[in-house]
Amino acid sequence: MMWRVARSAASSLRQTRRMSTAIAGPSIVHKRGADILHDPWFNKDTGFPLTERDRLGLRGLLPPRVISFEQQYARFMESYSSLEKNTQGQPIKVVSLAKWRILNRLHDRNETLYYRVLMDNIKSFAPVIYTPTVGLVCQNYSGLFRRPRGMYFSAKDKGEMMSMIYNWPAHQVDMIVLTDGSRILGLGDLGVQGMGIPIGKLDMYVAAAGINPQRILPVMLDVGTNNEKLLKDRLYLGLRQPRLEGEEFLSIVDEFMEAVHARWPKAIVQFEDFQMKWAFETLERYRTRFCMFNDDIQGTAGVALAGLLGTVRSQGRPLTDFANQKIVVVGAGSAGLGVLKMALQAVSRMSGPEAVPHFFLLDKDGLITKERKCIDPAAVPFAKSLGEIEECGLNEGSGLIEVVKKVKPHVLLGLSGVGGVFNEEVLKAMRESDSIKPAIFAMSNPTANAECTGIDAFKHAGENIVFASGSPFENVDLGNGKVGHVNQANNMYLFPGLGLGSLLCGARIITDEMLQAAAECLASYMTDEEIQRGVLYPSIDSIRDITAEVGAAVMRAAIAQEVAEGHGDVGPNELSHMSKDEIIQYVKDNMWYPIYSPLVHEK
Ligand SMILES: NC(=O)C1=CN([C@@H]2O[C@H](COP(=O)(O)OP(=O)(O)OC[C@H]3O[C@@H](n4cnc5c(N)ncnc54)[C@H](O)[C@@H]3O)[C@@H](O)[C@H]2O)C=CC1
Ligand SMILES: CC(=O)C(=O)O
Ligand SMILES: [Mg+2]
Repeated sequence: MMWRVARSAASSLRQTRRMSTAIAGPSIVHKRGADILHDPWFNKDTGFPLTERDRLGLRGLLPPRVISFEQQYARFMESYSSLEKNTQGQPIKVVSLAKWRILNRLHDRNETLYYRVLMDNIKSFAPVIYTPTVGLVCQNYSGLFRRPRGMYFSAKDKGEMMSMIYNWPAHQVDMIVLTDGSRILGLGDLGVQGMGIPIGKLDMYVAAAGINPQRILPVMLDVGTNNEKLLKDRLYLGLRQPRLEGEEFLSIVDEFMEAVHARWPKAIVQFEDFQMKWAFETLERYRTRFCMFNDDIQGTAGVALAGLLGTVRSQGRPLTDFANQKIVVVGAGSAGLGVLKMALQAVSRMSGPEAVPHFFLLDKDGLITKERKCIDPAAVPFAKSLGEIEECGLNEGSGLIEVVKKVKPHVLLGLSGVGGVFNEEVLKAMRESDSIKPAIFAMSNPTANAECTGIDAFKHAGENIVFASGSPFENVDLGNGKVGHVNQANNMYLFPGLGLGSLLCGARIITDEMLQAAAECLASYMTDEEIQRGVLYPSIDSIRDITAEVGAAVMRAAIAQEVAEGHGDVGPNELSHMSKDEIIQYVKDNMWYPIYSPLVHEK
């Protein structure tokens, strides 16, 4: 079959991944000498074999002994362990930033080694390069800035973006993560400093989805900031002006999207951490024209839906019971509304369009009802009528504790960005839940913004709960040898597969069905035995495996909907003839893996 040929071509490309900048002749890399050592993509540090040192002008630029990749790896891990030991007892922020720095330095120097240690130790390193530490990095980004990574497009670049996009040195870009820094995790508007987020998300793409790091592009769209503290900070690296609004803002995003599409028509753009109004508006504006998605709305929705379906199974109920679950969502922003929209679609699919879901939505002003003045259009489908709330003994604007006490929900899900909002009283009220296994999802990031901690959830709501948080917490020792399992409900289980699947089938657009397939795949990944133990999501150690499955599910949905236009030598026809197993294999074969490849041809 044709695709098999393409697959082996892809494998050999992977083996000699550095060939993308090849020139004819004896060496694969066009650079020489110190330029190679200063290029993290080609650099092997002390690992350059003697033949490469000879032929690439490296002789004398390195100490004489050649160190193997394995030795370099062990040496880095030893340094990391020493750092952990030496910083014991120091404030958590100091330790976290020290860990980030040592990893970042390796990233800047030697990408192959960096991505290998990241992949192999993802459980230890994800909290450093992703949430929670990435939040701290963003808060301190201007001070921490040493070397540029990715691209910055600012309001001052209007009219220039089409030429600027060609300043990016790589010929091909597959995956772009774009932010305007306006809602970074639960930390608010961090302006240009939000750049840490696209960088961290794309590191997860490489580690989890095997996207080739030479083909990723983190992007900051700096349209100003409304953060007064940053505007006054003399070190602040972004534009010192209030955020652009309305058409001025949209024209900047439009210009960027056109420029990207002109240079890399098949690149996928992930919108990340845009404030709610622009998150929804840009999604609607671009989703039928470009291959793009909004991770906070859609990725979060997919991961939350998988967890919600898991909670139904944990109660020993069939999935069709989902429509009967009482779900209280705290936070009516891009993430909370995305989750409810997808949950509503699931109810309608499983129980028919007539089914009435039991969703309750709260924001900072309490329960959202139809009587509310200035209700956001996206929240309207979830606003309760007065009749409905009176039936539950509630009033317009009832607060969280009142809602939990009266509704006795099966699930309490937080996407408010407010740390500790699930306080002792709220958690204790969950003991009266109508579920035999009440579920508490404290999904806000970073750690200090989580609605509650794992320890507090098990302590106050009881041992029989299932618990998930957006940032990692340790499992909870319940005494008597029992452990309260802490899940990580984070869109990292979904966006890498959504991007990878879309890329490998050459999706024209990303549809709701592709997202739904991703969520269902994630939900069905867990066994009944795991679910019974309160394990709703896989361990992060298996994130590559789950991402391959999610990617394949996304591809199948794209093929079924005829939005898959093919990738490389694999055309839509070949894609449509692949079996389920062949698609999974195709995905796995196309995942990049960090190894040192020869930089010169053998003579
Ligand atoms: N675990 C995950 O995968 C993800 C987590 N998140 C987290 O979700 C949080 C919210 O993100 P967005 O929805 O994009 O933010 P947003 O700013 O669009 O929405 C926040 C919402 O929370 C509400 N809120 C604020 N204070 C509240 C309170 N005391 N009680 C109830 N509601 C309150 C606001 O009124 C607003 O509706 C952030 O912390 C973010 O890190 C977002 C995406 C993915
Ligand atoms: C995880 C994520 O996307 C967020 O907290 O915004
Ligand atoms: Mg986000």
